[in-house]
Amino acid sequence: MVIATTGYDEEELAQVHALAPQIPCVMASNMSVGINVMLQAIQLVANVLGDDYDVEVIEAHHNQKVDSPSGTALRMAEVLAQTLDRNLSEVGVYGRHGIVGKRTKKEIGIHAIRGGDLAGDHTVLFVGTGDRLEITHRGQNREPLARGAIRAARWVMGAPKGLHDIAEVLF
Ligand SMILES: NC(=O)C1=CN([C@@H]2O[C@H](COP(=O)(O)OP(=O)(O)OC[C@H]3O[C@@H](n4cnc5c(N)ncnc54)[C@H](OP(=O)(O)O)[C@@H]3O)[C@@H](O)[C@H]2O)C=CC1
Ligand SMILES: O=C(O)C1=N[C@H](C(=O)O)C[C@H](O)C1
Repeated sequence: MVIATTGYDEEELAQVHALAPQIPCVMASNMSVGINVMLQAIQLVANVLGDDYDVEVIEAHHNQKVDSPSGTALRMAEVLAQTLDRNLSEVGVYGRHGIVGKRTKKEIGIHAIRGGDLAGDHTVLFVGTGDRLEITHRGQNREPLARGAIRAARWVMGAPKGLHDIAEVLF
């Protein structure tokens, strides 16, 4: 089975994890090679910069998307939190509105933009004092996502039972 859908709640994810050991299964919020390379890149950068830089994730998608933030942005935030030894459920800040107070050192901001036919852009900002590093992936269309999903479907037919990461398929 290949699961590419995003927006699952905790209970639905728990069901996937409970059932996955019975069959070969690949699950990923983003099937493209580009995004999965970016996931590795942000891990590397976060490891080097550590707590010295503020980390924010920004995603932009088409106006038909129903879940927010994107599964990919959430995955990026999870990877960043894990790398920086933080708990996303404690440090994740989903948009800001009103007198929210100064930014805390460890929070990870996650922001969603919606409009037109955007195929999907993701940026991670590492903002320091005096400089910033921005890593961006821009989807021009959905082909890379579809290609990754087809590779996953072919790969999963010969895979052992259990839940596999898309990195096992692509790299
Ligand atoms: N992992 C990845 O690489 C990618 C993931 N996605 C994710 O895939 C999902 C779908 O996105 P997208 O294709 O744009 O959405 P669409 O709205 O275009 O398509 C959703 C489809 O799912 C069907 N559907 C909705 N609810 C159910 C249900 N309960 N049971 C069965 N079918 C259902 C809809 O049927 P109907 O029209 O009849 O309502 C529709 O055909 C999103 O979660 C998105 O984030 C998207 C692209 C890449
Ligand atoms: O809904 C979409 O279009 C996409 N959804 C996935 C997500 O939520 O991350 C993957 C990709 O960004 C396109």
